[in-house]
Amino acid sequence: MGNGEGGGDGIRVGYALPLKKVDTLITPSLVTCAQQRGIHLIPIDLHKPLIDQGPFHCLVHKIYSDDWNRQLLDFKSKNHSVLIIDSPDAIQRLHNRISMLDFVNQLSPSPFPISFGIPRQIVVDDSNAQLLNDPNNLLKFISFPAIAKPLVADGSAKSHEMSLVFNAQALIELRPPVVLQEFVDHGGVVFKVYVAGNHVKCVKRRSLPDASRQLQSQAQGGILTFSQISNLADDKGANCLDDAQVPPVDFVEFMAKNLRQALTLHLFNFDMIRDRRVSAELGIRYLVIDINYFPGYAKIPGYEAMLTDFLYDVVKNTRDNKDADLQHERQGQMGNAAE
Ligand SMILES: O=P(O)(O)O[C@@H]1[C@@H](OP(=O)(O)O)[C@H](OP(=O)(O)O)[C@H](O)[C@H](OP(=O)(O)O)[C@H]1OP(=O)(O)O
Ligand SMILES: Nc1ncnc2c1ncn2[C@@H]1O[C@H](COP(=O)(O)OP(=O)(O)O)[C@@H](O)[C@H]1O
Ligand SMILES: [Mg+2]
Ligand SMILES: [Mg+2]
Repeated sequence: MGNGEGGGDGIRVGYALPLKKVDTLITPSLVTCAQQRGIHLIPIDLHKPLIDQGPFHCLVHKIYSDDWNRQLLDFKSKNHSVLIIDSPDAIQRLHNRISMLDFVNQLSPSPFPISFGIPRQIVVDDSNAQLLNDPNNLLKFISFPAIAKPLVADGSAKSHEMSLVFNAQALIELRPPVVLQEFVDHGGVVFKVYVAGNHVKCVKRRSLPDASRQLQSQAQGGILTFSQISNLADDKGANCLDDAQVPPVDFVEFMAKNLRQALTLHLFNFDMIRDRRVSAELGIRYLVIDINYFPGYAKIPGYEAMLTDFLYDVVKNTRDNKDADLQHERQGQMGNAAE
């Protein structure tokens, strides 16, 4: 056993998180809830080498740096049995708004009378920046209004700065690399689905209103910038929120599992909107518009139990699998000895 591998009583979970996230997530209520299931949440000191810390059964993290990724690799190579949630390579896919969503159209189709997909989108970077001056060509890919999103989604304030673009003239305001995504009318509500392994919760949040004339009139020069609209606390749009029906639980759970398996991630949330353009014959359709690694779980009611159950299950399942492997191995040895 490496020094970092957990032994002894209880389940030891190390967490490596930015201070802001520690403050919001590692609350006394979470610590108590975890302790009641024998889980100890242990802060990892980011000023000291990871390799000198532990022991842990499991390690969760949201630190984005090459140095941290190297430390994780080194730690894992010396502590094989420590579960690292999640792998930096799998997380990396969510740092680019194209790789974050492009696989969604290839997922297993929905077995429910509800379909899913993503909005039409195109990346504009150095290789095709001339598209911004060539709206006729651009219109082959997307239509207006469109949302321009920074290509990189690395958690920085900049990566959340969006613009609603109403016409081709406004395109010159954009700074590539950006993703231009069709704006889809969706009734002003976004559904946020929080996933922690096979534990799933869906909540409603306010979103941009349907691309009305009123919005367009506010857009000077055909462009309107905004940031983290779903976290804004004012109560405009509260009516749409109250009236909106959350998608059926079965469908939400199906989507969560589908995404979890494709991404090979345990801790994430995804934003879904209901496509209001879809006609009655075509039925109900949801579009995935954003996927975030290790989001703000503390905003959902009952998050303490959700995260505790997840950590318990993930460590216990790994232990059970190891015990089964060991038993299998022993039976094999006994079989050999008997021959
Ligand atoms: O801080 P919070 O609670 O607003 O959580 C943010 C998330 O909000 P949500 O839980 O989806 O409402 C937020 O989700 P959105 O991008 O707003 O959909 C991000 O996950 C954000 O992380 P990052 O800055 O993109 O790395 C999350 O920020 P960090 O907590 O990771 O800093
Ligand atoms: N294609 C779209 N059509 C309509 N509204 C959208 C679309 N994409 C994003 N939005 C709105 O913009 C918000 C921010 O976009 P999102 O991709 O979730 O970025 P962030 O990573 O900053 O949360 C969403 O929560 C939703 O309200
Ligand atoms: Mg979002
Ligand atoms: Mg996001």
